[in-house]
Amino acid sequence: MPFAAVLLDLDGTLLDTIPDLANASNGMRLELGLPPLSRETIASYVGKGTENLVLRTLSNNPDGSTPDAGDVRQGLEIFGRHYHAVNGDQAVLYPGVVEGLNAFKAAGLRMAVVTNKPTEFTLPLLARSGIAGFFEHIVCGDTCERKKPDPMPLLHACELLRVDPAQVLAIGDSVNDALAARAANMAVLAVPYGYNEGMDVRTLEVDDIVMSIKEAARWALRNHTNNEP
Ligand SMILES: O=C(O)COP(=O)(O)O
Repeated sequence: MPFAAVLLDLDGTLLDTIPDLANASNGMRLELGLPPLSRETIASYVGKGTENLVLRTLSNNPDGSTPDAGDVRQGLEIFGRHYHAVNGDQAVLYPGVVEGLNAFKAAGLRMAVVTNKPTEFTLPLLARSGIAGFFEHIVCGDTCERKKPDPMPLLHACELLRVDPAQVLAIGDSVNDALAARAANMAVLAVPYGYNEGMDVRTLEVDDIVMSIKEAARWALRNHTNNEP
């Protein structure tokens, strides 16, 4: 069956957001008297939403104490203030993103973003990135009751686009994208340059690993043609 739509993850797939996320996380840590963490460590905490990022960032502390709900609430407030101040400053599109999105568009495939990032950070970031116009819908971490790896946000995007999940290609960088797509019965591709919580993408259960969104578009069109009756 030909693909009708593509659902793209944001952080680690379309945009490298780690410099800004690291600045905001370390800004929060500084205010709380904690030493800064490396970008690599912070990157391994990205993918399951901002609350999880803050929880894991606060859990990495010299006395090994576990933050309670109040600590996380306070951390989220401080992190949010810092992230709003820098969101998009150093974020860059990965090579091949614009070419890939243009190729999908030229082939008549419809596109939506499905991210675990909250709406308040996603919309201004996409607006600054210059690629917002490619997407008919943006499903964020707080749009549905559950986030990826639950299939709910991907299925919600299908409802908004009025497409059958069997005709959808999901593209992401992490286990959250792979598990969500499989549970939604979608084809899924992984890119190897993102975060995947510090794990190798070759461990993911996906249809293929592609080096860029441009290559993902080539893969989709090849499979599109192969599947024509
Ligand atoms: O955890 C995040 O905030 C990033 O989420 P994403 O990889 O689904 O875009």
